[in-house]
Amino acid sequence: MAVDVVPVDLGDRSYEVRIGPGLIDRAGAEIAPLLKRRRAAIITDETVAPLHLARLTAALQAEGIATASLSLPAGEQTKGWAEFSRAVEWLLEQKVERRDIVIAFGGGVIGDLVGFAAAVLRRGVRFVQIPTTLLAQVDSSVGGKTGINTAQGKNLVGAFHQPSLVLADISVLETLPPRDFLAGYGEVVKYGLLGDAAFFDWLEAHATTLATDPAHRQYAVRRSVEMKAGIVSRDETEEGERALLNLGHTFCHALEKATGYSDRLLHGEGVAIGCALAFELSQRLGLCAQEAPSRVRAHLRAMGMKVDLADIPGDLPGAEALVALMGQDKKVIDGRLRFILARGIGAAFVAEDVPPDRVTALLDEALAARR
Ligand SMILES: O=C(O)C(=O)C[C@@H](O)[C@H](O)[C@H](O)COP(=O)(O)O
Repeated sequence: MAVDVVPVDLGDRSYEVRIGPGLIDRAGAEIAPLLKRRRAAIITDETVAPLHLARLTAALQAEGIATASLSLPAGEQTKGWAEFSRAVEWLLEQKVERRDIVIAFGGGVIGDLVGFAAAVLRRGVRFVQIPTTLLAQVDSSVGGKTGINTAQGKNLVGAFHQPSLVLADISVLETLPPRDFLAGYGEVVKYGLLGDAAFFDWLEAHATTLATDPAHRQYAVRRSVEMKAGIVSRDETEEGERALLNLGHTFCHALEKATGYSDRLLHGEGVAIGCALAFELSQRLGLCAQEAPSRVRAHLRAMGMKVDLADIPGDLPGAEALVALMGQDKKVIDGRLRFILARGIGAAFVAEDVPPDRVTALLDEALAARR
């Protein structure tokens, strides 16, 4: 299969997202033209390292690129101050200079954390994203949002720092555990729901073959990246349209905080639940017909995904506490919550004045279904 190339147009910070099979084994040749000296510092995690790190280092070394690597623990809890500081200190120990390249080799946690480390190291070094999960390939590796979680909430400290290149090797998705694949699928569906009804139709017709058909998988990744690249090129720092990429995330971030960034809820699972809630809220506010939330829920269920708060194991706080957690959302203006709602499938918009009591009522009902 040929490699798809999706440009992210940002003037002198433009870059390409290359999508196709076998890109890790060709990483040396892909990255070499970016290098000012033949060195690369790789940061990965303890799940990815035993599976793929030897292949990546061999591919780089075959082009005469010297490598050093650091493996951090896998999981969302890594995305905090402690491992961030460890990554930055390690990069300094490796004497990574401004003209060098850092490689973020892993899923969304590694991409966000390493991107942020690259953003602040010596006030900014270049980095390459080599995303190894579906979620990272279709979403977090593209667009330059980097950062970490803090005690106050998700992604609250970070920087916009664009990668110099993204290599999405779709072959690695073959070894992705089914739960992680489905979590990533939450972000794929998001693109259809927010702005491309025809893509959602296509997913309804083809999503069950994504796990088995590499051509379908590559198309789903490419279409998602095309949508994200277009939005980011028009609105890099989320002054307007980029907020649409946050569909489902206001609910998701509150739920992730409430579940302690633990295995109880993966980010992409929270996005899927959040999208279902956003469509339900849209219908209740009279913005879209019942058919839209029904289709969203039916499709997510057909894929075997979490859809309801009842699908999250363990205790959850009450509706008011969840709405309070949303107060740290970056879309809040003057203390007022803004949500991404929809007038139908593929027709999302930023809603400024959502009455908090309508959100509380929706969550109350969703929580009651757990009892
Ligand atoms: O790239 C964006 O813009 C997004 O909002 C994509 C999201 O899917 C992603 O999870 C992002 O990191 C969330 O951003 P945040 O600003 O709400 O923390």
